[in-house]
Amino acid sequence: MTKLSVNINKIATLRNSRGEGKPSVVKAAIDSERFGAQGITVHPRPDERHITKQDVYDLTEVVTTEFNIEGYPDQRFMDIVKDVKPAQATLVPDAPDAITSNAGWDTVKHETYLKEIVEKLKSFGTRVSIFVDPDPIMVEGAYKIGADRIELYTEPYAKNYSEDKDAAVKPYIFAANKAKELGLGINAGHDLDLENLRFLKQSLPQLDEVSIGHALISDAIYLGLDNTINLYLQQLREED
Ligand SMILES: CC(=O)[C@@H](O)[C@H](O)COP(=O)(O)O
Ligand SMILES: NCC(=O)COP(=O)(O)O
Repeated sequence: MTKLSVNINKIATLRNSRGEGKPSVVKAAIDSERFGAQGITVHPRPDERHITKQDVYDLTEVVTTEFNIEGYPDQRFMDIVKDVKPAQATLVPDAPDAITSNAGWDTVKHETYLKEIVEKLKSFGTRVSIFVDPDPIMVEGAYKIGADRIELYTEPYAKNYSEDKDAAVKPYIFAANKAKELGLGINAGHDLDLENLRFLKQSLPQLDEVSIGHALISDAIYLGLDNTINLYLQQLREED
C-alpha cells in the first residue's frame, strides 16, 4: 500500500500572509488525518516563509500518523529533529533562498557528509529518507550513506507527463528497481497531483509513500480538504 503524507506547508503560507493564527496548521493536520491522510509532512525552511520551527513543536503534539520533517540538514534542522524525533526525516539539498525544492542530492559527491548526518539522525530513532533525482547512481549513493529510503524527486515527471507519460516515468522505474534491489524504501514527491498520481503509482507498484502539498492544498480551495484528500487516496488504491 502506498501511503499519502499531506504536506501542509501551504496552509502556513496562507496563515503567515496575515501574521495571525488563521488557518491553523495544527487544525489542518488534525483534520487531514481525520479525513484519511496517513502522514503529515512539513518543511520548516530557514526563512520560515511558511512552516515555522514553533509549528513543528506544536504539530508533534497532535500528529498521530507518520510525521515527516523535510529540510536541509543544517544545525537548526538537526536540533529540531533531535527534539521532535519524527517518524521520518527527509533530507533535501535546498539552498536557504530556494523558491522550492528543485533537485535531488548528489549522494556520490556528498557521501562523507551525508553518511555522518544519516548516522546522527538514525541515532535519534528517526527513519531517514534522501531526496534524489531518478538516477540509479544517486540511489546507490543513498544506500551507501545508510539511508532507509529514497524520495524520488518527481517534478521532471510532472512536467513531462502530459507530453509523453511513458517517457516521463521511465527513469523512475529504473531508479525504483535499483532501490528495491538494494533494500531501500521508496517515497516520491514534488508536483504530484490528481492528474499524474495514478499513473506514477501504477508504474511504481512498490511505492511506500507519496508526500503531496502544493497541488492538494490548491485543489482543496475548490473541492474541500476532506473531499480532496479522499480523491488523492482514490488515485493510490490498486483496485480502482
Ligand atoms: C521536498 C519537496 O519537494 C517539497 O516538500 C518541498 O519541500 C516543497 O517546499 P515548498 O512547499 O516550500 O515549495
Ligand atoms: N516531498 C514533496 C512534498 O512534501 C510536497 O511537494 P509538493 O506537492 O508541494 O510539490
